[in-house]
Amino acid sequence: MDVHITRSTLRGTARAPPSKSYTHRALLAAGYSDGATVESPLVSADTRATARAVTAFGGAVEPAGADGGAEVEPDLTDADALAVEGFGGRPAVPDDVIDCANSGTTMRLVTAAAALAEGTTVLTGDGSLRSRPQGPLLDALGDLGVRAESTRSNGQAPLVVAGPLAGGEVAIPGDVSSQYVTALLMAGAVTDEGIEVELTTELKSAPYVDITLELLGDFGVEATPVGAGGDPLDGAAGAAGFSVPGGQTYAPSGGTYAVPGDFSSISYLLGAGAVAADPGGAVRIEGARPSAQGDAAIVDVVEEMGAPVDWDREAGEIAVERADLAGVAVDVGDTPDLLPTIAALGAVADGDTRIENCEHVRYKETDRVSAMAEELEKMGAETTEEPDVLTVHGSESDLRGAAVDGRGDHRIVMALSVAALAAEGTTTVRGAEHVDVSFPGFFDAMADLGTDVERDGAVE
Ligand SMILES: O=C(O)C1=C[C@@H](OP(=O)(O)O)[C@@H](O)[C@H](O)C1
Ligand SMILES: C=C(OP(=O)(O)O)C(=O)O
Repeated sequence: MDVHITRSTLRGTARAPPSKSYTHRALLAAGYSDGATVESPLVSADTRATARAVTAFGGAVEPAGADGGAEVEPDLTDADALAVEGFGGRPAVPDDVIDCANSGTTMRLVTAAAALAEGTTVLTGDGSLRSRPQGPLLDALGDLGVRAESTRSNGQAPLVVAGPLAGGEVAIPGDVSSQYVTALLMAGAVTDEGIEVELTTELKSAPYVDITLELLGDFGVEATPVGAGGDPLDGAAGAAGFSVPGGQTYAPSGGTYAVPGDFSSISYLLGAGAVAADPGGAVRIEGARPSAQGDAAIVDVVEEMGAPVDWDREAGEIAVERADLAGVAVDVGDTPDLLPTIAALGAVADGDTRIENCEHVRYKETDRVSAMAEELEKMGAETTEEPDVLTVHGSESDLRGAAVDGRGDHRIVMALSVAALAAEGTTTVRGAEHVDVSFPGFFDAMADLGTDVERDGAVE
């Protein structure tokens, strides 16, 4: 699908969708349990992939209050809550290949879950996912005595995993994906021996492991970050490793778990307000309660660029006003998913925006560093790309509408749509249907705020 966005003035209120990261973990944690209800879940292409995996392991996921009929894949669309029948920490050997579609989180978390099964699981995904790195997780599981292989012997899916996993000590790099650590901690809790993870490099994307630790705590599961001397730490930042005792049981208090709003998704709404809010008003975003999400840092970034932002944390509401933005330097080591948004804002801002520590952002649905540099250049922006720094030269940029490619990547589509709000004329964003991965209602929310957006019906 193509969307055509013309420079617009926005006002009104948008609601943040529920968090993708928390929903994946909650569905799988509920799968590891004897059953739980996940309230206000994100139902999107990626979280459906995790729901399918829970089902493949012998659990079931359906809208809460449904009759528990025999549908193989119940329609979860618009469900306010999902009832998950768990597999009690003992995944069955799936009847078929698990299709993780476009979702890295699903593939990593489900690979470690598959290692618990007494038999063989095969995992695959779309072309993008089959090009992303899985090698460090496969090696770690191999070191723990599990058969974990890439069918092409290149560290990429399709993957073959044959358990069972008993636990033990393992070393893994932390600079490719934090999802490997999350995967080992979630599965480690139900092994016999538990797992001690030693990091062989600094941990990137550390707040995502904090999300995992927070959610595990809410499901009654203990896991601890440890410092270089083996001392327990409060959070994942600066950890030398992690420890999760085995033999634990997943069970959320009261049998339910509620998913908070998604700050990566909020970044586009906040960015849209900062570049296009009506000068006499503001754009308001609901569903923005604080949680462990590192991507809440977007509030500070937008403020530092000069847009007035008022975040009422208790009400979970953010108001943002338009301003003439100025370039900033931002380290995205902890917040890789903010790179596309910050690059788009940098193209609108005056001066240079330097996005540092971004090499791991190249291992996502696409190489987002190159993708943003190249697509923003089509709109007239000047950029400089280094291996781990992207600089957007705002003052040299004269943003104008152009035909740009979303690269089959939801975040590239949404970030380019934000830049389009401030570009002269009309911008066509190709492959816009990919927003379904994390923010299915994105273009409805943008239209409700006053964006001049036309959608072509055809799906590419
Ligand atoms: O665990 C998670 O929910 C995620 C972790 C991050 O990936 P990496 O740890 O691979 O950087 C992030 O980019 C991704 O969108 C979601
Ligand atoms: C990288 C992302 O997700 P995943 O790793 O789950 O594909 C993302 O949502 O930006």
